[in-house]
Amino acid sequence: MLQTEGLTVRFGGHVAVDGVSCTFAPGTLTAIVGPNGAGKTTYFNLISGQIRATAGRVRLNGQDLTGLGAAERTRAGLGRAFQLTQLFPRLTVLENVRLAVQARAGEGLNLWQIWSDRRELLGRAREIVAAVALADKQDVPAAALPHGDQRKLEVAILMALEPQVFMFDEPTAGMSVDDVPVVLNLIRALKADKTKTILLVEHKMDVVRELADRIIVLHNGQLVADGEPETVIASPVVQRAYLGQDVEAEA
Ligand SMILES: Nc1ncnc2c1ncn2[C@@H]1O[C@H](COP(=O)(O)OP(=O)(O)OP(=O)(O)O)[C@@H](O)[C@H]1O
Repeated sequence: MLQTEGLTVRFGGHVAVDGVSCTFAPGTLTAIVGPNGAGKTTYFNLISGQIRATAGRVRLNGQDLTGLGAAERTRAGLGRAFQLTQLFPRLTVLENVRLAVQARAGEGLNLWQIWSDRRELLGRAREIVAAVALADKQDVPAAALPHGDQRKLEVAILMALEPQVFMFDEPTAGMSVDDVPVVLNLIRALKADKTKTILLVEHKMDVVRELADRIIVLHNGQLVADGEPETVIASPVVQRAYLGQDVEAEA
């Protein structure tokens, strides 16, 4: 169970996330929607520990994570797709995934072990690389991959770490039409595991409709709607938010 309580961050005079209290249960995929600049990515950054909150708390299974950095939150079970800059750009696809599998297996990021003969870890890494349809590029350095493949590698590394909470921020953005179904199928497969909590920031409403069990709407940093997808999508607050009009007065 992931919880945010009154989560708030100010940048100078601007409140980017404003007192957001929300609980995310295992077995649920929650889509976070809202217009550009609503605070969705900032809310993710506050949960994953990329930035520190001005006020409020983040808890996972009752443990207060608020004072912890991003790496400690990853160890606690929060998983966010890594940016390539946080990976090893000169290592191959397979080596990057293998390091994540090793880290998950408790062996740490020991580079020397990349070349060791731990077959079961390598087998697991190969399975994940195949699941994201990168098997034919497993020996390509991460930095040399086209954008869509880099995004798939980010998802592969997240899967290798087996977190309790999966956080996806526009996972198919910039992908080719061939790559999009690969990533959506992986998210669908993750959903089948009812012990996992999935958070998805997504602009594409067809994707949201298909995958979400629940939608929350952020607008001007505030949580303005929360509920079943069809109800939330039909609500005036969302219709207006997506038309770019001011919803504050009615929220
Ligand atoms: N580090 C920062 N310093 C100052 N302002 C910031 C910072 N990060 C975000 N903001 C501001 O906070 C607000 C929320 O931004 P955020 O990126 O979270 O919105 P978003 O809902 O993810 O938007 P989009 O859909 O366009 O990605 C914006 O007004 C943005 O300019």
